Amino acid sequence: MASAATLGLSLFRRKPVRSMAEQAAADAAHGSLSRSIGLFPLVMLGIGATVGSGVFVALTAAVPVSGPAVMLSFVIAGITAGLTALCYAELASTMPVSGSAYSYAYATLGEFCAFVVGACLLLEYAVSASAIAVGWGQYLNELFGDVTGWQMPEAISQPPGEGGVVNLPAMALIAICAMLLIRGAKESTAVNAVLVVVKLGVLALFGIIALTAFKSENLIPFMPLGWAGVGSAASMIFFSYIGLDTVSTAGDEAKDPARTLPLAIIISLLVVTAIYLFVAIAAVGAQPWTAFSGQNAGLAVILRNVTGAAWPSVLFSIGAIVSIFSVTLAAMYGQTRILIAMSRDGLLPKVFGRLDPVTQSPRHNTWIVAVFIAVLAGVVPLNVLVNLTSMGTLTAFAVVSLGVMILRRTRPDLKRGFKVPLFPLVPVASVAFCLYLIIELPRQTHLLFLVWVTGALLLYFGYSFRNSVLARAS
Ligand SMILES: NC(=[NH2+])NCCC[C@H](N)C(=O)O
Repeated sequence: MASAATLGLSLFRRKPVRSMAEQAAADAAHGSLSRSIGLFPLVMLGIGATVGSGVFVALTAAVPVSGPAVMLSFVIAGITAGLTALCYAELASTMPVSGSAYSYAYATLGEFCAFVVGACLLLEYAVSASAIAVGWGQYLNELFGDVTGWQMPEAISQPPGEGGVVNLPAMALIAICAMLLIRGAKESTAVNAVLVVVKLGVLALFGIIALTAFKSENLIPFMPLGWAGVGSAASMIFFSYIGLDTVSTAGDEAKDPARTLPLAIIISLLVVTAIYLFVAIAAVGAQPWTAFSGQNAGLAVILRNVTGAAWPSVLFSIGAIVSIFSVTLAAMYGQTRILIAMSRDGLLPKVFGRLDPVTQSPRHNTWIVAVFIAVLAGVVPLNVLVNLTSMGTLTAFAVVSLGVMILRRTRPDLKRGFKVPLFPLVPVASVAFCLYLIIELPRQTHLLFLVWVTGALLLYFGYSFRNSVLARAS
């Protein structure tokens, strides 16, 4: 029987940073990856991973809470995303391994925290994939309605509690993505660039058309529910900024990473914030803030109301459907890779790490993930999914920011391709902004998160603690 003291020590067992690099090298199998990705594709990667259904659905959900001051909420959420992404970049440039925040936590805070972070990443990737799919379904339904005049019945397009039984379009999208992933589909840089142009194009189109109906009266009162409203709206909008950290996952393939990584993160953040603010200003100027509540596929509805014609909304919905698709795919892909990393460390059953001998894709893992995501997308309301995603992501990001500070103290000797500027101000501010948005999330989200983490702890003590590769090695 392990005594309390040894149990305590084992919880904090850390994976040595050097062995991480070694494992990454072994994983890469072809020696080190070539440093070939330049600034422009990195920026495209950041924008492509970040602009998903968030802005298409979160804006209309946030305005009833904040009023026209939703613009300030966008700025707060954007600053949070930017600070955390910089912290991510430092750890990624120090530990070029797969597994993201989970692996960083394993090296800095120990196994127990790493496992909890892994549970948070399941919210950031798997649950976000469900959320994106639900948002995608709304625009698909809107498009159907505009083109055929026939709206899918709520019973099969809405979850229970929102007038439906199951959300089939969202589940269908997930099934398609799972099949593509199992066949080993990976988005190319060229396809991504095209999708980014489509996304930014339709959002700009929205802004320009909505601006023609701009009435300054609609901006008054600017902050009907005060700063409290602005804060909670920021926590709802944060979802639409998740994904900037994806840039740092290309850390070991970037040309001159010390310069290009931070630049790519900052440029993607500025582009994304600019387009979101443009959309937000145009939307709140086009109709009174009280008109936003309960609008599904809100931006398409605004376009239809503003122009009185169907074609702008049709064009917009097509653009959204085509371009959001890939964000679901990318989130599912990320999820399977994190589970592989956890399974290789012995913290999850081996089935997650098993690769198909022919395609080299993690077939079982992908199906398990897909079923989980599809069930959530089918029966859980969108706002619950969005808020849970943000809760998990903000927690993981806060840990990453702490990790930056810890690793600077414990391993000052490590070579860092990129260091956050103004240390320790940036990581401290990053933690503070994350905590602020976490507090602003609804009570229900906090409770669900607690349930989730409790489940993770049961799994950890029931299985992972004993099966950990590190534990068995010692
Ligand atoms: N890595 C991820 N979890 N990506 C999900 C990104 C969600 C994206 N920001 C959106 O607006 O839909």
